[in-house]
Amino acid sequence: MSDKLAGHFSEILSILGEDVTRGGLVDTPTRAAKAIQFLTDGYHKSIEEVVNGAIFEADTDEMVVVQDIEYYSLCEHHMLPFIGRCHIAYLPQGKVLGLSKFARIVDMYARRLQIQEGLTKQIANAVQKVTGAAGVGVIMEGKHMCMMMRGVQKQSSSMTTSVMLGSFRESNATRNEFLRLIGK
Ligand SMILES: Nc1nc2c(ncn2[C@@H]2O[C@H](COP(=O)(O)OP(=O)(O)OP(=O)(O)O)[C@@H](O)[C@H]2O)c(=O)[nH]1
Ligand SMILES: [Zn+2]
Repeated sequence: MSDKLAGHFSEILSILGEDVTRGGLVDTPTRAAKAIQFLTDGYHKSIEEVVNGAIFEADTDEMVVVQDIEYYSLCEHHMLPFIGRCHIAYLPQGKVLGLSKFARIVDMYARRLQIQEGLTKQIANAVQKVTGAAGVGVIMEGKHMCMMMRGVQKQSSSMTTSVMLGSFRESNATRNEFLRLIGK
């Protein structure tokens, strides 16, 4: 796959008017191929692989919040980056998820072509599925390069998306506690 991608990147560079034989560009198609494969490697991962069995029995039903998980994704419309932070909360029911796995779940879905709304939902559903929690809340903030570097070229706007499942959807108090804990 890498060689095929590199060939296509070389062709794109030529079409853009570049001399693909000049010194600085000789290895660029190969580097670009590696980079795009890394940025989309979420397609080749599964939730089971990412969680790796790190679900632990724990006698707790109090809210757990993991906040400010940075993410880098690519918008499915322009294949340009959107980047930001993700905050995840859940109400466990006797099972907790290993802390690092929240970031791994975020990365697995972020490293695919996405819209922010869909990314938020996929993360929430995955956390719900692996923890069996009474409720899950996910809030994502993102800045979209397709809106900053091109198009309307607005540098200050950002997008906030949220998905509330179970008790986070049903109870204002639970949702508000989440928002308070992340300082919103
Ligand atoms: N809702 C949502 N929209 C997104 C996201 N990423 C990019 N977009 C938008 O997708 C839309 C695509 O619109 P089109 O009119 O088909 O494409 P375009 O001509 O390149 O649009 P402009 O960006 O307005 O120049 C744009 O409004 C983008 O801002 C996202 O994560 N969520
Ligand atoms: Zn875009």
